[in-house]
Amino acid sequence: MLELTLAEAAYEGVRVMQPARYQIALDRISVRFGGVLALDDVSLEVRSGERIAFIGANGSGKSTLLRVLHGLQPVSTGHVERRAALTQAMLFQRPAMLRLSAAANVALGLWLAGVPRSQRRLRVAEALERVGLGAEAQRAARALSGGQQQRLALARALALRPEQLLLDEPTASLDPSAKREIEALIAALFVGGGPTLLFASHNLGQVKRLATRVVYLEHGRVVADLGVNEFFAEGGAALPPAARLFLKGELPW
Ligand SMILES: Nc1ncnc2c1ncn2[C@@H]1O[C@H](COP(=O)(O)OP(=O)(O)OP(=O)(O)O)[C@@H](O)[C@H]1O
Repeated sequence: MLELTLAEAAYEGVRVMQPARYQIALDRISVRFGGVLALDDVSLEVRSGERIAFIGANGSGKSTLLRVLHGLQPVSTGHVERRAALTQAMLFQRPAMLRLSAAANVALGLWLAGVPRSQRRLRVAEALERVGLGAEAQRAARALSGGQQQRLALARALALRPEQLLLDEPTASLDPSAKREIEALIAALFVGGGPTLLFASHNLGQVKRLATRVVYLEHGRVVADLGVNEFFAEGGAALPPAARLFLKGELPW
């Protein structure tokens, strides 16, 4: 095969494809709902393998930002660039299950994603096993407990084998033991690799345990975007004053 250095290729007039540096890049985006500016001039790059926590007070724009990143929410201004064929799956605070068995709910997600029938059964079984619901496959999804339904939602997401997993406060509505179960399942995804993770959370312990990078939002603006250790170092000494107060619990969540 003919190999050229970049300089040689440029000289020869050959277009050289560079590997994508990011999965998604937001360039100065804003989202407006009527009179509310939910996101205000946000620029952000999501790179492969990162685990980014979005934190901030209620209404600061975390869910809206996740929805923009997932492509569910159009932007009012600015530009969104997305790597071609990026596979994403999103989990919400309260999972929506259809009136079908647990297995059928997972299978439906695969069908919608265009996964061939021949692969669906195995993928469903694998995903349910992974979240500890193998024995519940034929039970009605809506009859499962809140924690089990959230595990089922995680199975539905994982069955898609996403490169990027988005979680919008996935443990917020669960009791403490179900919270721990879900978090442990999520943490287990990253042993030896795992998808890129983008998650909104009000639980700072969870953020420290799961994230590699933390983005702090205030009134729809990104006011801090740091590696997790730097973010929490010395009580948030590197942060703007409001973010420091937030860490101390002195701002409303
Ligand atoms: N569909 C919508 N229509 C109108 N306003 C909206 C809509 N979605 C969000 N907003 C508003 O946009 C702002 C940001 O909301 P968003 O849900 O993104 O914040 P959040 O940080 O996720 O909040 P929380 O922590 O309470 O989940 C809020 O003022 C909210 O009321």
